[in-house]
Amino acid sequence: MSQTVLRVSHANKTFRAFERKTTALNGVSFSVNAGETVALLGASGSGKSTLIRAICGLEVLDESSGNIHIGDEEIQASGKLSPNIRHIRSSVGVIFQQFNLVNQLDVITNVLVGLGSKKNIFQLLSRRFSSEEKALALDALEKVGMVDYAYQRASTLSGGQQQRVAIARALVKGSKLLLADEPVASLDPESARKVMELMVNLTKQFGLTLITSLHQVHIAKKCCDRTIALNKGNLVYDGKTSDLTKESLARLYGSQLGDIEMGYEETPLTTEARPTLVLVN
Ligand SMILES: Nc1ncnc2c1ncn2[C@@H]1O[C@H](COP(=O)(O)OP(=O)(O)OP(=O)(O)O)[C@@H](O)[C@H]1O
Repeated sequence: MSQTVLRVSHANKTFRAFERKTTALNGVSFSVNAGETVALLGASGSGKSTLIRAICGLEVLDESSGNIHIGDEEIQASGKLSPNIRHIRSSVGVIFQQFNLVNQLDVITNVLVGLGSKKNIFQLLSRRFSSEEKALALDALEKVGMVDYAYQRASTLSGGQQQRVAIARALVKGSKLLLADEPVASLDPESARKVMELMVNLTKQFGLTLITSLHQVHIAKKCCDRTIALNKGNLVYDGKTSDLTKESLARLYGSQLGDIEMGYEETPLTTEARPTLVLVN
C-alpha cells in the first residue's frame, strides 16, 4: 500500500484587508502518496500559493479548518500551528520562484543553509560547517550539475542555475517532500523546461514527492503525473494531468483563458506578475 506523505483536510483561508474579504481556500481536501509528482494549476488568484504556504506552515488557516499532516506529523489544525512546526518544516524542501538564495554568499554556503535548522544563528553566520557537511553539499551540487560553481557568488548565476542550487539545498536537507511555488515562472521557456525536468528526474531518482504550482500547462503535462486544480479557492480537479482537456482548462482558467496561447510552445513567457500561459495539446 502506498504511503501517504501529505494530507490536507478541509483547508479554509479567508483574508481580510480593510473592508474586503477574500476566500483564498474553501474546504480544500486531498492527500498525496510517496513518489507522486503533482502539479497545482489554476488561474491567478485561485489560491495555489496560499495552499503551498499553508502546507509548510507559513500561512495559518482559518479556525474552521481541519488539519494538515506531513507524514504522521501535524503541521496545523483548526487554525493553530503545531508547536513543532520548525522541526517539521526542516524536513520539507521549499523552492520559491525567487530562489531564496543569499546573493552575497557563495553557492556552497547557500546549500549549507539547508542544514540551518540543525544550527544556531551564530554557526550559520560564521559559516561553521564541518568537512562532512561540506562534502554533503558538494555531493548535492554534483547531482544538480553545479559543483563547478561551488565557490562562486550566487548573484553571478543565471535563473536556471540558481534554481538548481535551490534544489541542491532541498536535497542536502534530506527532504522527502518538495514543495515548489512557481519554480520556473521567471525563466525563459528552454530553461524552464530543463529545470522542471531536472526537478522531476531528481524527485524520481531519490524517491521524493513533488508538489509544484505552475503557470505553464504544457510543462505540467510533460512533468507531472497528477494535477490538482483550484478555482477561486475551490478544488475543481484532481486527476491525471493527461486527462485534462481543453474544455476543462477553459473552465479552470475562465476569463484568463485568453492568456493561454494554443500550441505555441516556443512563445516566450513574460516575467510579469501574471505570466502568459502556454497550452500545448
Ligand atoms: N496576505 C494577503 N492578504 C490579502 N489577500 C491575500 C493575501 N494573500 C493572498 N491573498 C488573496 O488570496 C487569493 C489567493 O491568492 P494566492 O496568492 O494564493 O493565489 P495564486 O493562485 O497563487 O495566484 P498567482 O498564480 O497569481 O500567484 C487572491 O485573491 C489574493 O489576492
